Amino acid sequence: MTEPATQPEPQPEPRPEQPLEIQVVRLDPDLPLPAYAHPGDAGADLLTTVDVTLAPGERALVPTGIAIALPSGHVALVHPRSGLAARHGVSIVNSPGTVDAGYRGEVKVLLVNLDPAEPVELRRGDRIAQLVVQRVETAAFVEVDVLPSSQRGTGGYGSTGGFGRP
Ligand SMILES: O=c1ccn([C@H]2C[C@H](O)[C@@H](COP(=O)(O)OP(=O)(O)OP(=O)(O)O)O2)c(=O)[nH]1
Ligand SMILES: [Mg+2]
Repeated sequence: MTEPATQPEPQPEPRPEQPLEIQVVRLDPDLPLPAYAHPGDAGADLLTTVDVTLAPGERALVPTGIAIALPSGHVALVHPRSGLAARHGVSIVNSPGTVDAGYRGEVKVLLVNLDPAEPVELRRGDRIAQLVVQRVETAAFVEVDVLPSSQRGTGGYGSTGGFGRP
């Protein structure tokens, strides 16, 4: 497979909107704040404050050294990093993790090593996950007897077929 062609970026893109300010306490002042690797990235990288080695199949709740106060109406989702997943089989057990707006504790990442054979060694300061901040609705759950009909109806779990091969 060839890589899709890209054009060189003329200049750093400004983020289109004013960024949302999120208050952060650094519980580990020697490590930097979460940061976006590129302008426009969705996820800001989270670091581990500790060295951790994960054996094949092992999981660990890894501290990131930050506590945040999200504005109400927002959520921060802890997503895996695709590079760690592709190279080392490292993912997140509860992917994506949910950081509630009212949570004031340390943000942690429940990493798992899905590689069948190789342990993975993570070092303090390594980028282990990425935080995606989103607006979120609060639902009011209203009980009814009958739901409005829809084209999909109750079909799910492969009701439209498998891979779509001829
Ligand atoms: O990847 C994660 C997931 C959660 N949390 C923190 C923030 C979140 O607000 C809190 C609770 O998470 P969640 O609601 O997913 O866990 P729970 O098992 O439902 O715990 P609780 O009963 O505390 O809500 O734990 C993290 O730091 N990282
Ligand atoms: Mg919960």
